[in-house]
Amino acid sequence: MTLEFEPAQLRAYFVCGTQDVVGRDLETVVQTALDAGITAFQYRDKGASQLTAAQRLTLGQRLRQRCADAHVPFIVDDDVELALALQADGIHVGQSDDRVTQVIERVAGQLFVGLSCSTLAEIKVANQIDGIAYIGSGPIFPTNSKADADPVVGLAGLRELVAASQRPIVAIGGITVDQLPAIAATGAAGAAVISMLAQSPDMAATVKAMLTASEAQL
Ligand SMILES: Cc1ncc(COP(=O)(O)OP(=O)(O)O)c(N)n1
Ligand SMILES: Cc1ncsc1CCOP(=O)(O)O
Ligand SMILES: [Mg+2]
Repeated sequence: MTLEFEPAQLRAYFVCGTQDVVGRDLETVVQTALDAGITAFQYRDKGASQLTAAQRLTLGQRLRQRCADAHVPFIVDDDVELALALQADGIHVGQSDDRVTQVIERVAGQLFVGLSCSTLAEIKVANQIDGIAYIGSGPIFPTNSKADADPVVGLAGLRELVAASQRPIVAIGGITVDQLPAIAATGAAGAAVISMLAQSPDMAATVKAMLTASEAQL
């Protein structure tokens, strides 16, 4: 049984893959984040990841189970067939991945769909597409975690995207704890982060800061 999408799931959204925690055990990192209270986890294993497809599936099965046990949505990045094989709760695709209308049709009734939008034009197109649960907008700030990131949109750009979007927006890209209140003030439903949590010395405190900042959005 998969979880239905709810905007509150966007409040403390952890995105991670083995490439983001080199020399560490991703399963342990994710469990620590779940124990700290993250509201969503996205399995984004790509780029410098050294996993074979079989290893990515096996690890995904273990991460999926940990998220299910914590009643936290398990979202897969990019790979629709992996998401279906893992019985994920959601799939996240970008503008250069499989066409979102085809993804929505492929996963209909099984997974919710998130889409990356970093311009008003992309938001306006997304507003016309039924079946998109949320928008990931970014990068808000410069990021070291995505080599092919779009140009930075900044807080003013985020505010414009939120005002134009008919779906809840989660901010992503170069986010640090000190910027969480300003991100919430734009009307974004929450923050999606890699480094801020993967490299946090105190995940419980970092997740608490994410939840506190996004409280006003409830
Ligand atoms: C929550 C969230 N927002 C944006 C992205 C970026 O997706 P995409 O543009 O497809 O880039 P990759 O992550 O695939 O490199 C995301 N993954 N999650
Ligand atoms: C996946 C993604 N999409 C836009 S920026 C980004 C990377 C976010 O990583 P970090 O939080 O470490 O900047
Ligand atoms: Mg993608």
